[in-house]
Amino acid sequence: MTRDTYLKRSLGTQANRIKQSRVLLVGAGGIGCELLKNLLLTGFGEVHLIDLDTIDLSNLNRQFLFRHEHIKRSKALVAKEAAQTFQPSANIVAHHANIKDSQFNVDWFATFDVVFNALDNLDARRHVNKMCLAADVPLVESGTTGFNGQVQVIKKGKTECYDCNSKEVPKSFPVCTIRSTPSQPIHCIVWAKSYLLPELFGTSEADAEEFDYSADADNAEEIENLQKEARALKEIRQSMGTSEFTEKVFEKVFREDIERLRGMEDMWKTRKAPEPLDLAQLNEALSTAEPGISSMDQRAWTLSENMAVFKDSLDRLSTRLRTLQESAADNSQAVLTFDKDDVDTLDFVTASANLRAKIFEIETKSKFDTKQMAGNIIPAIATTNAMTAGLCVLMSLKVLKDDYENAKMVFLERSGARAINSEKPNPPNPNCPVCSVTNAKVKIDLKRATLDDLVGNVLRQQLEYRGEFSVSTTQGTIYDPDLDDNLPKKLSDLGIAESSFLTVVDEEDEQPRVNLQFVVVAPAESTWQEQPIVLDKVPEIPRKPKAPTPAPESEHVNGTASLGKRKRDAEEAGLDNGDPPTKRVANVTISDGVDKTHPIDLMEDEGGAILIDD
Ligand SMILES: Nc1ncnc2c1ncn2[C@@H]1O[C@H](COP(=O)(O)OP(=O)(O)OP(=O)(O)O)[C@@H](O)[C@H]1O
Ligand SMILES: [Zn+2]
Repeated sequence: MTRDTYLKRSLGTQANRIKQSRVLLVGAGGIGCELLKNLLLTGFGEVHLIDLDTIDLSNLNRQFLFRHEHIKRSKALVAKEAAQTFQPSANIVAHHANIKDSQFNVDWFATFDVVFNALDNLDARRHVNKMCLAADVPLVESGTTGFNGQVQVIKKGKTECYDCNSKEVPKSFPVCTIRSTPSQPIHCIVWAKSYLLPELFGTSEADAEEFDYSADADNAEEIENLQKEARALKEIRQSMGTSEFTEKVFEKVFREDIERLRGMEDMWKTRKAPEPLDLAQLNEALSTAEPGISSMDQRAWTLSENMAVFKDSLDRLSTRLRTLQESAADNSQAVLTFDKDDVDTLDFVTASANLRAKIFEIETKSKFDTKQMAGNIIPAIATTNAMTAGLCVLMSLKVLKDDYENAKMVFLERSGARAINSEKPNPPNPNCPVCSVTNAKVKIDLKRATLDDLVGNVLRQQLEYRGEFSVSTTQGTIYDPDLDDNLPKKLSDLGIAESSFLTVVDEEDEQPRVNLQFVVVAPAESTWQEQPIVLDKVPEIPRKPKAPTPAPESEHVNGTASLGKRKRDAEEAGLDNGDPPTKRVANVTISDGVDKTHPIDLMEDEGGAILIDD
């Protein structure tokens, strides 16, 4: 019996197709490592793997292809090396690069049978979604947070895309909560990380995205005061490197600012007023702090221990910033930013947040907890990643059979009646700005082509746009009826390059055409003699539907399943769910140490066996 005997039995006639497939895996992190292993063990013959990052100590607990000696090496290259040892015959191609690089253009995407996303950020996911739609390649999108996981198949024209629904934006806090009236540990942590640290060692608070001024619009006086505080702190920054620096910072943020706040009596009618800290008293108690306290990250530190770490980390950061400033050509570029894996910034944020928490009588947090909270980390769980990666492969088998009806959205969760829930894929949202568009490829000679070539020759003449329309890039609008100054400019001067997207919006009131999305192909050394802009082929651009048809109701909101209605019964178990009739081909008993009295039924439909019902 060979290693893949059972594999061949379960995959049936699909095994060959899988072996000949060429797939792309984007991300070699938590899901990516599991998925690479699964793809190879399922027999996928050619896997291209891309990741921009290097291996970090904190990856090792779940990214099982990596070992301690691989730290700082490329994730993609090490993953390839490790996986190749257990599947030497597979063709694995690794790229240590960003998937957004222009070399990975739409033609390159189009060479794959399936693309798998195993990413950790919205921006890269959106990019791959767009590229796969433009190249008309199916995408298996996946993600996990803690115990929750999700897998979704995306195919142009058949299912909804990643951008058919709006995505939740990261949580922000009103600035007054953070700066004046904190009531939870997270408020103190955000204050230390997004205000105090950047104000002392980085760029100004105006750039900190965790502050939201909009909710405080009525509070102009308080905002003005806060801005004054920030200016005062900038002055203190000048004394960095002198013996008074620590004292000045402490006195400013833990005494003076708090005394000023206490003075605003209206604020404390319904809340307990904050109590400033006393520097002299704390300095006296310093000797009671245990040495090496910073490495004790599991318990909340005492007040004097926080003071000790505050002083020490402030010194470490000051020294680092000064060294950086000395070697940087431009002083403004020498900044220190928060990184949960940078022990100096984490110590500083933990200690400062806890000192502030004492002032407001808020619970203090351990360094370990602070790291999770400040890094917006929900712990990654290896089992969730493994299950999700397994489901990705099962869905890709449907994709290879062109069976999009059954390429379901799958949700993993811990609470609720079932760990795995699924629902039929939703059709594309007709109003989606990303997928309900006509895609077309346009070849541009960037040395010559002007916006007028595009607007006049291609859009008006060739594609017969008669009325009003606009043209935009991901950076903004470059042409509309009131913005024609750009017409003589070269497209390259308007930021257009290889793999740029250009969106043409028909602004007519009466039955406008759907948006037209061009993806740019721009050979670096162009030698062609024809027009500077050439359409790959003339696209057919349908008119928009009259009234938007609402997308069918989904039981899932933001990826969380509502389980109320879901009861598992024989029908749902796949035996009579409208699937094409299945043909039983084998009644196999697995003999290797498995209970012989319970044979496993394998069922095969036309394209291959189905081992697990979905
Ligand atoms: N634009 C991109 N191009 C290529 N790879 C990317 C891109 N954006 C993110 N990635 C990769 O996707 C992977 C996502 O994996 P995962 O969610 O496990 O994150 P991680 O960085 O390994 O772990 P953690 O964030 O928990 O420390 C990472 O390895 C990351 O480098
Ligand atoms: Zn869409």
